[in-house]
Amino acid sequence: MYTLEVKNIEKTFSAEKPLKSVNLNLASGEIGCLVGPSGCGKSTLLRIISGLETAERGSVKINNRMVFDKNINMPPFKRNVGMIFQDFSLFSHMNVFENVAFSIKKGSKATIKKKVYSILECFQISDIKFKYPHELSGGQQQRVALARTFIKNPDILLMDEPFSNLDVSLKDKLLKEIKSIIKSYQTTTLMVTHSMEEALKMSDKVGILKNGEIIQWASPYAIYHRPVDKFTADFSGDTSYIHARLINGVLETGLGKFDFNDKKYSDGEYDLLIRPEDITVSSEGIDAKVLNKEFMGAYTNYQIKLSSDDKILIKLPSHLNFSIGTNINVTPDFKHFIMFPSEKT
Ligand SMILES: Nc1ncnc2c1ncn2[C@@H]1O[C@H](COP(=O)(O)OP(=O)(O)OP(=O)(O)O)[C@@H](O)[C@H]1O
Repeated sequence: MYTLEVKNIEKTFSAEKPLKSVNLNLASGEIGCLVGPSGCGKSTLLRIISGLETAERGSVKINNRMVFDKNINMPPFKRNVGMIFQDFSLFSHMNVFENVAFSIKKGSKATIKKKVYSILECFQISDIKFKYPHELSGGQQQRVALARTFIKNPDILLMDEPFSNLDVSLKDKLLKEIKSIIKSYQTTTLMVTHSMEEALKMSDKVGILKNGEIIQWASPYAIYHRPVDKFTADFSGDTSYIHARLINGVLETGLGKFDFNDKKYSDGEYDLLIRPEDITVSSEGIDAKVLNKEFMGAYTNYQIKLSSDDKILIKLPSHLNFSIGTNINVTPDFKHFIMFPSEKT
């Protein structure tokens, strides 16, 4: 059983149709991330799930309760959805305690105080309870926004780019903290982000939204290692493609010939996906020349050229310090082959 079920959602604005047929599911306690190019409809989908926007077609079920279909359009406040926006939307005239307490409509003053104090403790913001939003850092504001949402015990949590206004060093720390809080509450969460890195770190499921549909909805591992197309492969990390020809169970490439018996692929021309970490340097390997390099600290990005003229981006530990123009030998270390029909044929 799923806590969030989105089926065939369709949405048109006057000039365009960002969502054509969107489907996704999240099981209880799962975190899902939606990624895709700017303007592809990620925020619109979150707004449709929360009830702030209405779709033309499709259905949304939350906690096994239909909140939207052709017969029903439950208002946002009845859906029991927590929503966190990029700007956190805290009330500027209320302090932290009041912001968090605002969501509780029932109970005596003492009960409310106890509840709020307990959640402030959990989010490690007790010491700032009398501060106002303008006195808080981005990270503190985010924690307050989360505390305010979690205190309502929502069935699902929707977050629209919650980390995008935070500086890089804080972002990584907060991402880990927020993930652990969400997991400890077991709150089913759907998040929108521009950053694939955030999506891979944060989620159980990643959805790639393109041309109005989710073209792949899968674990971060599957998105990275088994992308359904080049768009997803490129979106989820660095890629290079080399030409490959499959003939009678043998794959011929600029990196060598390999036995290949995957019935999914018929004989023909392909573009073989190479991730930077698929290649290692070894004296026995294939000839290559360093075309370019970029020192990154722990590792160095090299652009190399094979004798087949294929160019590949590889990532090596930075103590392997090759100069531009050097000839090196490389060996592929494929865990599996991912190929797409060649765009040259
Ligand atoms: N209320 C609206 N009226 C008209 N068009 C809208 C409205 N809301 C969104 N759109 C359009 O729908 C498309 C999808 O917008 P949306 O904000 O959902 O995209 P997004 O993927 O979240 O973008 P970004 O990553 O840039 O935030 C955009 O082209 C946008 O201009």
